[in-house]
Amino acid sequence: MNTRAPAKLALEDGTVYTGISVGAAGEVDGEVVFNTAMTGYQEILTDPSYRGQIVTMTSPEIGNYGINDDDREHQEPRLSGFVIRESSRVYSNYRAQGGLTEYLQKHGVVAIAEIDTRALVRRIRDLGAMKGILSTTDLDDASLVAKAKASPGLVGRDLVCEVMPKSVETWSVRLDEWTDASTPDSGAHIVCLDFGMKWNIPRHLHSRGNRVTIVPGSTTADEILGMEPDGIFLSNGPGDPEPLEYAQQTIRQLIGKKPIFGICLGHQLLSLACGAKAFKLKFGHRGVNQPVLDLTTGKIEITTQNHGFAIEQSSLPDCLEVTHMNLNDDTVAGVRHRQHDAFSVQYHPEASSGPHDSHYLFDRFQESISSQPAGS
Ligand SMILES: NC(=O)CC[C@H](N)C(=O)O
Repeated sequence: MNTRAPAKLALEDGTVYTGISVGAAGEVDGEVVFNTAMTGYQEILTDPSYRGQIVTMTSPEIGNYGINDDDREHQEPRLSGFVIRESSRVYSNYRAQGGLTEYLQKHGVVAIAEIDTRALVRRIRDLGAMKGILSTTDLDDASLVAKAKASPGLVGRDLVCEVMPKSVETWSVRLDEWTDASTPDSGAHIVCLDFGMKWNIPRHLHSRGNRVTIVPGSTTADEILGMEPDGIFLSNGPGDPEPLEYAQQTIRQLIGKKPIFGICLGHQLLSLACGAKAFKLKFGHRGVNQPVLDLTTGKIEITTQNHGFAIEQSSLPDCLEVTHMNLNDDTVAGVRHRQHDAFSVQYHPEASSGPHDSHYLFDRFQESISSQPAGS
C-alpha cells in the first residue's frame, strides 16, 4: 500500500485538515476527541470505550515502541479512527512484535498523519468535541463536511451492544510479571458485567486470586445471581450511559445483594441506577495525568481517564455519597452507596499512570467481598 496516499479529516463546523493515510483505506465517521497521553497508544486503540470516536493523539510522535500482543485491552481495535501528527519511521522496543502503521492497516483502522494536531485540539477545546469524518476515498471538502454534519454522533445511542461479548466466558490471564502480586486463590467468584471491558480489569481481578466470569452487559440480575457471585463488577464501555436502561435496571436489582464495584461507564450506570443524572462534558477527560482527590484518605492520585460524560453532582440522590473529585474541573470522580456495599470511580484504576496510585480500589473491593457475612 502507498503510505503517502492522501487522507482528510473534516469537522461538522466546516474545518478540513489534509494529511496522509497511515492506516487502512476507507471512510469513517465519529466524534472527534483527543487524548493527551505520551504513551499507551496501543491501549487506546484497543479500548472498546472509544467505539464511535475518532481519537487524536496530542503527543507529536506516535508508534516509536511498536505494537505487542501483551498490551492489548481487547482482541481488536474498536475505535472509529485515529489521528496523529507524525508516525514514527522506526520502532524500537524489546517487546515489540510489529509496527504501528502495519497494525492499523491489518486491522482496518482508518488513520491520518501529518496534520496540525495542535490546531485541531485547540479547536475542540474551544468549541467542544465535534462530529467528524475521516476519509481516504472522498477528498472533496464540501462533501466531507456534509457527511460529518449528517453523521449520527453518539448522544442517545447504545454503542455497548456493538462491543459487548455475545457469550459467558471464564477469564484466566493475570497481570504481567512486573505488576502481578501473585496472590493465592481467594476462593471468591467475581462476575463482570461487560459493557466493552478493558482487559486489564479482569487481569487485576484474577491476579488477586479470584475466579472471574465475564458476562454480556445485557445479562439480567437473576442470571447473574444464579452464578452465585461473591462480588459483581460493572465495566467501562462506550458512549452515552442514559439510553442503557436495561443495564440500569439490572444494577438497581443487584444493589444490596452482593458487593459492587464499577469503573467509568460502570460508575455512570451505578449512579444512574440510583437516580443521579449524567451530563456531557465539553471535550471530555482523556489522558494519563488527571489528578483525583480521594476524600476518604485525603490523598491525591494521578489517574488515567477516558470519558466524555460525567455525573452531575447536584443530581446525586441521598443514598450516594461523593468519594472522589477530579481536581482539574471539580467534577465527581467517585461515589459510594451509603447503605449498601457498592462504589465506583469515573477513572481507570486498572491502568498504571500513577503508576500504582489507584490500585488500592481493587483492594477495597476485595475487602468488601471478604468481609461479607458467611453464607450471604
Ligand atoms: N471509559 C468509559 O467507560 C467511558 C464512559 C462513557 N462512554 C463516557 O464517555 O463517558
